[in-house]
Amino acid sequence: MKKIGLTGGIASGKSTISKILRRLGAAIIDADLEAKATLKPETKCWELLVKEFGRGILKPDNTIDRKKLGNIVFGKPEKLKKLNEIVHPFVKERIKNKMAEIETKGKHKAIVLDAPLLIETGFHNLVDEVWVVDVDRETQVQRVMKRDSLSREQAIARINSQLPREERIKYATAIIDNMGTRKNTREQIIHLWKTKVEREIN
Ligand SMILES: CC(C)(COP(=O)(O)OP(=O)(O)OC[C@H]1O[C@@H](n2cnc3c(N)ncnc32)[C@H](O)[C@@H]1O)[C@@H](O)C(=O)NCCC(=O)NCCS
Ligand SMILES: Nc1ncnc2c1ncn2[C@@H]1O[C@H](COP(=O)(O)OP(=O)(O)OP(=O)(O)O)[C@@H](O)[C@H]1O
Repeated sequence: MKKIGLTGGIASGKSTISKILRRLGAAIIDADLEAKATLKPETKCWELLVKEFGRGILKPDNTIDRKKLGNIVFGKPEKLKKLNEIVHPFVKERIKNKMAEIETKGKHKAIVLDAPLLIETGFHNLVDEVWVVDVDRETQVQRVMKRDSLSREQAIARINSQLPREERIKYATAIIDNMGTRKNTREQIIHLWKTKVEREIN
């Protein structure tokens, strides 16, 4: 079963594209969701985070206040590095288990790993293909601000916490231009699916 890493910076359009790929027959693993699951109260990862960042990151019900933690780490490379070192090994374990499960079931045509930090985390070593969703910086800033209700400054802090566009593209086995209409993007995905997934199955 072909494994595709789908990456791109924040708000580049990965979730939108994952939905299209799901309809075409792919199983989707969403790294953001897996990361959220590792943060659940009383898990090993949760314990390590509380130890590192203090109980101030907790809500009264002991769940991690994601907004607070985000404000602590984005824009501060040392703190972000600490967070990544704690969370990513747990996320990787979950992803590997999910991949194995999907392969065993054998119901899908491909596995798509939707991961904003595919390259930064080294998760690209878990997949056969790297599809990069590409948007220019201003489009990205505008989409982050709108979707996440963030200020321009907050949006830029997040974008700058990730690999620069030109670096990410170096790893691509396919580039998806998501600066145009949704229809245009869908056509690119269908073409990639036909040439890179179905051609191999048939
Ligand atoms: C810092 C946290 C609590 C902020 O939570 P919040 O709900 O505001 O954001 P959310 O998780 O929905 O992420 C939104 C986007 O931010 C970007 N982002 C998230 N984590 C990181 C990171 N460590 N470095 C750079 N960008 C990141 C991604 O593009 C992501 O799609 C959260 O992002 C987190 O736990 N991050 C660490 C886990 C991680 O690296 N996840 C990315 C997938 S491996
Ligand atoms: N071609 C497009 N034209 C206009 N808006 C788009 C297009 N593609 C996606 N969007 C919008 O841009 C925003 C970001 O898209 P999406 O949530 O799919 O990105 P993402 O890469 O999954 O983001 P993240 O990893 O940060 O969660 C959404 O509000 C989405 O509706």
